[in-house]
Amino acid sequence: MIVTIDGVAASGKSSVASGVARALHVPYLSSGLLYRAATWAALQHGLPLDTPEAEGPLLDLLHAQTQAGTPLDLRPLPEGNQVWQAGRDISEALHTAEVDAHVSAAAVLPGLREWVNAQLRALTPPFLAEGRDMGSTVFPHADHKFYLHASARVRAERRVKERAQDVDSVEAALKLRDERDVRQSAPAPDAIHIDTGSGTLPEIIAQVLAHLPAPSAT
Ligand SMILES: Nc1ncnc2c1ncn2[C@@H]1O[C@H](COP(=O)(O)OP(=O)(O)OP(=O)(O)O)[C@@H](O)[C@H]1O
Ligand SMILES: Nc1ccn([C@@H]2O[C@H](COP(=O)(O)O)[C@@H](O)[C@H]2O)c(=O)n1
Repeated sequence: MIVTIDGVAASGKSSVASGVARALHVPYLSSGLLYRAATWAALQHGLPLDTPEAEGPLLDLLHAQTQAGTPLDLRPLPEGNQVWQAGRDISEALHTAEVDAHVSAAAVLPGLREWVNAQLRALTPPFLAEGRDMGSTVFPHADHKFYLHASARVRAERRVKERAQDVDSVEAALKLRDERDVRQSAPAPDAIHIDTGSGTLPEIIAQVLAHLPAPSAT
């Protein structure tokens, strides 16, 4: 079984995916973390990301890291996805305002989208996949699809509890990221839409689970 959970930035995708995945006893995959990891790697190496010409050097870097035996390695652990590189957990460095500000530019590069999608499609179901285009593009034949949304204000108020930033600037940054991501963020036509602003996290997880087959006893 494949379940996709897409939605706008900070709509609760990874929190909901994590809760649902635990209840179903299956892993969940954060596609956004792979886009973030590639962006982080580019920033580390001083590669520009804001032009179509950025694609070649970025793909070369990712390829070189793989060849050197130090690829960006997504680990879909039940307690949360991590990315490791060269024996180091780099996950914390991926959720910064700097990566947030550049990731949308990287994510429009077609070669990077192929790099991410190939890694996800190589995995064997059952799993949940969360991101923007999991249900529309990457796994169009998924068994169940969800699309999460909430007002920018609600999302910003939640995010400031995780980061030392003011709510107005977080809201502005979220709106900007939504605009930049709009191309790959169209919901799959068969996705069930859920407003995560309308309930607590356990309530939203229960709402998703209500649409899914009961978890196996194991
Ligand atoms: N229904 C909810 N009620 C209250 N808080 C929530 C709810 N859903 C998510 N949150 C909180 O909102 C914040 C953002 O959630 P999360 O990181 O899961 O979103 P995301 O869509 O994966 O974000 P991003 O797009 O930036 O990766 C977290 O602090 C999470 O605990
Ligand atoms: N399927 C996806 C997932 C993510 N992106 C891009 O990555 C950014 C970070 O994703 P989060 O889920 O952590 O918010 C996001 O802003 C997109 O630019 C994507 O394009 N497709």
